[in-house]
Amino acid sequence: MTGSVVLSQARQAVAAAGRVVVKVGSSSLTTAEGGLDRSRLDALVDAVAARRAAGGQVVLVSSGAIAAGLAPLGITRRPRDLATQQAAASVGQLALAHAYANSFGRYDLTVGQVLLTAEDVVRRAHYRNAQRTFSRLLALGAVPVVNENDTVATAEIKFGDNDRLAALVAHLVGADALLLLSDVDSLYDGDPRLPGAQRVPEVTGPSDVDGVRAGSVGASGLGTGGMASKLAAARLAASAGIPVLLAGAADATRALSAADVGTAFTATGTRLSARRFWLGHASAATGRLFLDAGAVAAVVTRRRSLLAAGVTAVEGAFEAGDVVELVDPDGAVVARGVVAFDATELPALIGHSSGELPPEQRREVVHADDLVPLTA
Ligand SMILES: Nc1ncnc2c1ncn2[C@@H]1O[C@H](COP(=O)(O)OP(=O)(O)O)[C@@H](O)[C@H]1O
Ligand SMILES: N[C@@H](CCC(=O)OP(=O)(O)O)C(=O)O
Repeated sequence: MTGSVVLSQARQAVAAAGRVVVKVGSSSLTTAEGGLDRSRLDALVDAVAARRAAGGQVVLVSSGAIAAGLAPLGITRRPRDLATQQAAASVGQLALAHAYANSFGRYDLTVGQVLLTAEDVVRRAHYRNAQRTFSRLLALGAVPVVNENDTVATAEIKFGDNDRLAALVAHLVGADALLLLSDVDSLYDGDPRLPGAQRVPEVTGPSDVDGVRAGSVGASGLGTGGMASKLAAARLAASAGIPVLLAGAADATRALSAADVGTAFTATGTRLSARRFWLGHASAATGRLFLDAGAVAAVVTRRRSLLAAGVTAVEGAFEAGDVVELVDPDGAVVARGVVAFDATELPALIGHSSGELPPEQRREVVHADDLVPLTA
């Protein structure tokens, strides 16, 4: 269970982080009437600038483009169709970038806008390119302000929500911590709009959120994914070795100073190499391999390669070198890896031990070096 030593470690990691990713949601930047709330944006920038003045590096992942574009276009409610959302984002992103440039300008800080689509992290070459851009922006002293490139992202290539984007960016830039800021001051064990919900101050492992009900629709109607997407993103980052603090945007300064605000997620996993993180969490899988119980134990617990003998079925139209999901007998995805055979070749091999296979096919189906168990 939660101990005070663990509590201080997770919060202090955020406070002491040399490089921190700060994500802020739409509901924390916009007014009820629509349009940007300059005073709340300035307050956030004050907190980030203070961290910069103390020698820290900050990458800001900011939502709000769609919300900020509604009022200028005379739209009164968040649109449901992609085309109108993209039109709103096109107008709103410009306003957002302008507002950040002005606000950081009060501190003589320069901002660099980085708009990403899922393609930019799914394709390995793009991932490395994005890494280089962030690294150079930070080295030059700029504050990268990141959002999804909503105007060109189609339904198929959308991250879906900026919480997940922030977790991916945190790993991509090698951040020491991730701060997720929202209109709610912490994670609660149930929807805080309902009576009796209790704050969850610490999450040290998956069992701490067993009973938590995190809704997928926020109170403001402006954001995407609600608390459910924040929880998933926090667990994703924590499982990849990055401590996370989820807090209210109004508490940004205190959240960056180890105060007892929000919900702190202890890093549960070891930090993966960029390649293994990409493989486990950012790549697009093109097929699925179904494993028997023995193969699951070998791959997940003993970290061995996957052999044809432990595969019971194959799904998808993949080629050797593609990323596939490995599925246990209960249907849960337990790992991802780079498959060494085409989908057309595998059905004849599965269930057979290596000795039964022709020499040219006696190789691992997924090599241990190309395989990432998903344990979070
Ligand atoms: N278990 C929970 N704990 C905290 N907030 C929750 C929970 N379940 C649902 N919510 C709602 O999630 C909202 C935050 O999600 P959202 O509006 O998408 O935020 P953002 O715009 O900051 O990304 C909160 O306002 C809260 O009403
Ligand atoms: N890219 C979108 C934000 C999507 C999103 O996840 O929003 P939020 O839940 O407010 O973080 C925008 O800028 O409007």
